[in-house]
Amino acid sequence: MKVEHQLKAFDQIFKSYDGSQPLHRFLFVYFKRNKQMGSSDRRWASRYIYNFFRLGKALIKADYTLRLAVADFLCSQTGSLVIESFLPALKEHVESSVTEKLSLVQQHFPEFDLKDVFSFYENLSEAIERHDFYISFFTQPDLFLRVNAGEMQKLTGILKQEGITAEELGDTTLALPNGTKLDRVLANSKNYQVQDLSSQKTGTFFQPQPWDKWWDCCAASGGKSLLLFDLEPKVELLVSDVREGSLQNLEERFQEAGLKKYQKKVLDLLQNNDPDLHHYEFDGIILDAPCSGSGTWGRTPEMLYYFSAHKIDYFSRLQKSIAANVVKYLKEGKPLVYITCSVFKQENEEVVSWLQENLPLKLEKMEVIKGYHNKADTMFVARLTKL
Ligand SMILES: C[S@@+](CC[C@H](N)C(=O)[O-])C[C@H]1O[C@@H](n2cnc3c(N)ncnc32)[C@H](O)[C@@H]1O
Repeated sequence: MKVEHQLKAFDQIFKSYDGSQPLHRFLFVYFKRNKQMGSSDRRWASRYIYNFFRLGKALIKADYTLRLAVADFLCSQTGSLVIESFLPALKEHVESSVTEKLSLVQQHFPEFDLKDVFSFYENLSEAIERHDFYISFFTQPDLFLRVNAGEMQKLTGILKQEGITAEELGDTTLALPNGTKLDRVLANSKNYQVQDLSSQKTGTFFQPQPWDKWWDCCAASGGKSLLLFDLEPKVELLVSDVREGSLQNLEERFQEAGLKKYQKKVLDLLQNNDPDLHHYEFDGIILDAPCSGSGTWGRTPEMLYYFSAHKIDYFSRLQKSIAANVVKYLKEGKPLVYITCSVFKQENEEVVSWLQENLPLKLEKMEVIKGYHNKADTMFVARLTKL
């Protein structure tokens, strides 16, 4: 295959993608429509376009073929035609560590500024170590499983048989290479949930008691609810979301996990929900809020290129409005667990300050769960008690 051929395919994809939908969904449709592309063409085109976006806005003034080569060099451990053709001096270093490769790139291109990889750096939560966070974009995150108690050995045995390297992180978490085809390998999905490592860690903020009444008010397909049930199977749970479709997925997941006792409601938390909820009082509310998702952009690097900063304000306002609407259904002395998968202070610490200033809530603890050291997402979690 010639480099011109690969570049033409990359160019066509880049020019027809505008960031308005997730890249993986766009590529799925694009490849379906372009049947002339063989599997090797598709593999190379996917690798190039993903790596290209992992560079964010670094070297933005350079020729974009050169940017592609730099991105592919930084993000890959194997050579490619673009590296050979446009960075011949660096090609023998492709297997080096990201740190070594970065320093080579900076020697060759003094205008390369690492912070341009994540151009919204001024909005980052203070706790985030800038350098480590930026370079994490050059590595694809892992796929994480939360494994049911007592099932770890069986699961790792099956994975080993299939030749899949899985790293055990504690008693209930497995890290697998991204792209592992789980449905082919682990047919019985009852024994595990796909859930990012940092998302699993938010569970330590829940602390439910038996017979507590909890509300997962932005439940989507139920990731946090399943975690809550794992921690305390005797909670009485209400799940809600504005999207009915997500709650249907939740029903399927709950059914698979053997969970039958819970209530489900479609609720828009920007509206007055008293007609539905006036008699409810909860011992705990999980608010896994709609957010920029900036802590998960290692999985969707196209956002580094297409996200626009004005959306941060939009999310921050949405988060405050939703919190204000749910807190009235919380019992005094009980926790609101506020979660985002964002790295922006306007969606994290600043929302927590606003909640304390404007609502009867007091901060117990909060944490940025840093996934970038573990090939995982970065999340924020705060536990506030109602006064
Ligand atoms: C971060 S996701 C929740 C993820 C989920 N808790 C999990 O662990 O998989 C945020 C959810 O908030 C919901 N949402 C957004 N705006 C809402 C609103 N006005 N009222 C209720 N839910 C809303 C979205 O539909 C989305 O499912």
